[in-house]
Amino acid sequence: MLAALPSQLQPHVSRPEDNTFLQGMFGERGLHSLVKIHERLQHYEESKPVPVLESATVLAEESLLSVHDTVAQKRYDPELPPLPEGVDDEENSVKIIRLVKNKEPLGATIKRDDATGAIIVARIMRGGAADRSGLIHAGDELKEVNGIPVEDKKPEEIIRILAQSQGAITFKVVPGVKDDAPIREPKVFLRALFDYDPSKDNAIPCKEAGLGFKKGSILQIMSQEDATWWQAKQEGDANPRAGLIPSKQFQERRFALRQPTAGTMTLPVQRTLTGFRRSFRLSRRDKKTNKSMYESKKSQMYDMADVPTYEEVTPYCRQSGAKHRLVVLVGPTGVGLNELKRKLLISDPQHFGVTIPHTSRPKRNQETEGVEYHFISKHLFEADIHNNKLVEYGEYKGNYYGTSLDSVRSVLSKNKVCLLDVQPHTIKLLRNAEFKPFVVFVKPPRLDRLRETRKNAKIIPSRDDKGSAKPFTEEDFQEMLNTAEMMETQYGHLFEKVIVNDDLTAAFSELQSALKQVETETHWVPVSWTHS
Ligand SMILES: Nc1ncnc2c1ncn2[C@@H]1O[C@H](COP(=O)(O)OP(=O)(O)OP(=O)(O)O)[C@@H](O)[C@H]1O
Repeated sequence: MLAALPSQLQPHVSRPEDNTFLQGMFGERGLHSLVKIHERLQHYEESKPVPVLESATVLAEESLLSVHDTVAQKRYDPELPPLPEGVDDEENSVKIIRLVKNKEPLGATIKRDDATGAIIVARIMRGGAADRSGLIHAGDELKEVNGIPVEDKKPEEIIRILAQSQGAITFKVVPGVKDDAPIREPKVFLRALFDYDPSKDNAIPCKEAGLGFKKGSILQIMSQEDATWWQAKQEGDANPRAGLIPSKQFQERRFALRQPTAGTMTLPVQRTLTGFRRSFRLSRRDKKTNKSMYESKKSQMYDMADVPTYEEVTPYCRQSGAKHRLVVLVGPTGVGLNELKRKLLISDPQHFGVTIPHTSRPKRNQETEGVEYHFISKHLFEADIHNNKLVEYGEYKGNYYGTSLDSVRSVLSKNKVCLLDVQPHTIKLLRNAEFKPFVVFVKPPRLDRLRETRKNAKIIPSRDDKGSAKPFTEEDFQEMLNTAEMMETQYGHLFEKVIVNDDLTAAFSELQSALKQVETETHWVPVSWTHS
């Protein structure tokens, strides 16, 4: 039919060239082959063939890939027209940049220069598409996007144009003044001490460019060039693009503005007795009678240094044979600190140890010096208080009781893990390179679970010298929950591990494995603890 077509068409063709063209086209072998393929394909479409070989799918994929490779190696770049003749020097400084945009944002922010009205690239997010291209820099003046002049446009309008663009975007920019050698900042890692959600932050220049994080997150700081907005990544995140986070100074400033009455919210400090055995931890509950004695001398108002923002951290792994980190347990009265401590001690008495407290009370007959207590005179005790030798101390019925720093050192120097339960305000005193405290907050479960789990549990109620244990009351539960909440609000940033003591066995094994990790694995500690 193809061979016959030219002669059939001849009566309709007037010019001889057209006739030659038609004959050439219909006689072309390639066309004949195509028609044959088409016929075969139609045949197969009707007969619905099944693959002959099992490997047919693989073969088809391989041949498609090889076709793709052949095609992809060819150059398809458009031939750019030559630069127009006679452009003046001004024009020469304009740069045309083409970036291909996929789903990820460009990673750049823009602003309007108040003085000149020009649209300027405000910052380039480290590791983002714009940064990786190496073509756009902070300070560049944006002239056009996809041929649309931006001079009379608001930044929001330009952002809209960019957001709607897909594929290649062409920018016309006037390069800004470059600082030549960019200084490579050292790797800085910070632990976030607060929760941050950029979508709720009205101060951030671009919410989409923000990096959200939770208290305790480790952030790698990519740039601190801007005093207000740093650029950071979540540590270990494979995505190279940095996000904006409030700088330390900025966060401190606005925290101070936001919390003019921070002091009124804080937990009352009781110089009560802690970390001791039950025999005299009794006095700890005796808040009413001893209230004035236990009052803190120190103001609990926030000073600037206390504002929880960020803390510089560094990876740390305890060398075998090196001293253990001090394990500090905190939690509201009755939550189960002693129960957990006791279980740890029983589980491995060679490995765990507790401090022996000091007292100025006279030794009783059945007691031995250095077993129940270190018995010292009132005078000596007062000298120790004066010389800041005590972690915590209190007075009960005219006698002092307390834990000395040396008693902690003594346990640690035996290469044991020292378990210490303290009031949360004491953590600050212990947070240093010597003790490297690992602070565990033990928290009560919900009220219904408290009632359920503590059905048969007993506490030693307040103002009960005999130490006779009584069941928990609703009031005890409520107080436990309230105190836990206040502790978390005020000191949460100091807790490295939070354990809910719901089911005791589960809480215990969670604590055990957390301690194991701290002993054997690399983790983050404040940089200041690793400086010798
Ligand atoms: N998860 C739990 N389930 C049931 N009972 C528990 C649980 N944890 C602790 N208990 C019980 O609660 C009581 C109080 O616990 P514990 O004495 O350890 O509290 P504490 O935090 O040390 O209190 P305090 O600080 O006042 O000494 C004990 O009878 C203990 O056995």
